[in-house]
Amino acid sequence: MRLRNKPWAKEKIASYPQYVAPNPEQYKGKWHELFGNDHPLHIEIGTGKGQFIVGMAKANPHINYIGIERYPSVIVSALDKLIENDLPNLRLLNVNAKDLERYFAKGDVERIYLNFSDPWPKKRHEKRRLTYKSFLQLYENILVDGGEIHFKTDNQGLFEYSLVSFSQYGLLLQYVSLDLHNSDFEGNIMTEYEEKFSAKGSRIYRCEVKYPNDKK
Ligand SMILES: C[S@@+](CC[C@H](N)C(=O)[O-])C[C@H]1O[C@@H](n2cnc3c(N)ncnc32)[C@H](O)[C@@H]1O
Repeated sequence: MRLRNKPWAKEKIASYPQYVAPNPEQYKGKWHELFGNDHPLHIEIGTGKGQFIVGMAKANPHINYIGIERYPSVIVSALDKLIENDLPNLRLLNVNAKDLERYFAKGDVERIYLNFSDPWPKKRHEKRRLTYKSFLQLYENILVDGGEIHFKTDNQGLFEYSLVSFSQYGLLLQYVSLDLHNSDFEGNIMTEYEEKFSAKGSRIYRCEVKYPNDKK
């Protein structure tokens, strides 16, 4: 893949261990030790170049954030933003979301953000969608009881698929917008993709779902 194995990006990430945790396994079950407080932890999966998570961390200093992105050549842009802003409540992880349970214990995370996740439109790639049932199980294994997923996308097919997937898994729909930028939702922080697609006139879909407290 074009984005993989960029030595310059890996070197830059390695030179900022205070921002991109080099051995995140050590914080499993005790992320509060890294942040030095007991504030709630929200994570974004597929953080890309980091505009959303940096904006959220600036706007909400009493919430801890972790941006997760698998490609070094992409996460370095998020790292640049974090270096510039030096936010004590934001850290980055250069890992693949399929390995989340290596880094987070049940109850570590209160909320997961999925923004403009890759749609993988072919049916044979369904399992790669970050809202596929096996990912919903993975998220359940790291979230608090009653934890939330907040999801935004420009892709109508992925949005409809995800609503069905959430519902079939037993998640509770708390909020839905079929046109976020023309809705009454306040405090939206745009991602890079959101800016790009909305500038082209695309409609943005958004929902919030919650795991029931008494599931299982
Ligand atoms: C379409 S981009 C959207 C980026 C950003 N969220 C935005 O809205 O601007 C999706 C990002 O998710 C990342 N990604 C996809 N699958 C991932 C996974 N399993 N683990 C970590 N990152 C992933 C991709 O590398 C890519 O940077």
